[in-house]
Amino acid sequence: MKAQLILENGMVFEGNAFGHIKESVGEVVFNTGMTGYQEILTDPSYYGQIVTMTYPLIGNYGINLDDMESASAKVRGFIVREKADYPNNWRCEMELDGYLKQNRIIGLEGIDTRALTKILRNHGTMKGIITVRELTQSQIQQKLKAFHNKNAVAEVTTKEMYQIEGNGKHIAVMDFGIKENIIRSFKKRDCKLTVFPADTPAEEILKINPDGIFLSNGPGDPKDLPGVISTIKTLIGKKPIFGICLGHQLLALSMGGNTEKLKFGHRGCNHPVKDLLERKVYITSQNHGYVVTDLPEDMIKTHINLNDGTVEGMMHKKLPIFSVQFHPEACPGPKDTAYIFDRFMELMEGGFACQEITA
Ligand SMILES: NC(=O)CC[C@H](N)C(=O)O
Repeated sequence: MKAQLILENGMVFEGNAFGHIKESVGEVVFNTGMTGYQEILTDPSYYGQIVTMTYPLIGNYGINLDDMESASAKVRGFIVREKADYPNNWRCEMELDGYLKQNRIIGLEGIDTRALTKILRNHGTMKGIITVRELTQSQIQQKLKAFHNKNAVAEVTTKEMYQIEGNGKHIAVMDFGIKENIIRSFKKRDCKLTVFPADTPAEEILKINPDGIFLSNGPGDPKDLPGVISTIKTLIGKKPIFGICLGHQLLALSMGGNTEKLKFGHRGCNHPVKDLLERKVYITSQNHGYVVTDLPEDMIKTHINLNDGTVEGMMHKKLPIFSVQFHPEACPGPKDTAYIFDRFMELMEGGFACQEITA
């Protein structure tokens, strides 16, 4: 079935619909990963976004049920140059088309994704509509205007608090749309986790007397979460804190720093990041549209992005608090950045952070 992508700037791309056929409005972003489409589809940080893949052939190793980042697909729509119809891999359990159908997500294939990506790079991220109908200009304008993503975290956070058993450190997790691989990374280190909904007050989190607090990744603009920002403010100084991506941005805002929207974001699995403490460069996975622009006064920069020099990590000068913008739980091939989780383990023991700063 023929379908169109209509961009906010008036440009139209024509291709074919696949997956679940329905109209969808979202923020159109691109991801440069050659693989990892299953993780992208299920990463809750993409909630409200239509993702286009720059790699031309997507779906060739199918979908397996072990590598999900959450229980369902979270993207608003998925755009590919060419979808593989005959996936072949020993772990393949489903094909992309069937998975999108099951998750009621529309796919669009057969458009020039390179041209689309260039437009997004030059113009910046834009809203868009995938539709199989002919829409009038006023319908298009009205649909684009009505779309926003301000309640994204409320949509993807856990509805109820839950626990995961472990014999090691007890971590209170503030869930803003946590990726399963972060939970797996903590489990691997034998941590006990208590996972809280995003709007849990600070007192309730402190009541369990955790060894540390983790601020998760999640969708949307961190500035849309003033309640969470004030909760984090209350938590500062009481326990060791570690944040990833949205958690990092919220931490910066709660300590007096600032965030801004990037023109077209960082989404892919080969973003070079320099750890300024270790003086090493890592290849990292990333998925973010916002970035910390002003560091809080008490924080130092620990990581920078070597493509554009933006902040990729920060650490408190005295307190056991640190965060990263990239995704240390992801393994786009190498697992090199898993050391960030070990850093949090050391920090909860009163190690790493403070020593390093005073040295
Ligand atoms: N992966 C994330 O946590 C993304 C954080 C935030 N929603 C952003 O786009 O910048």
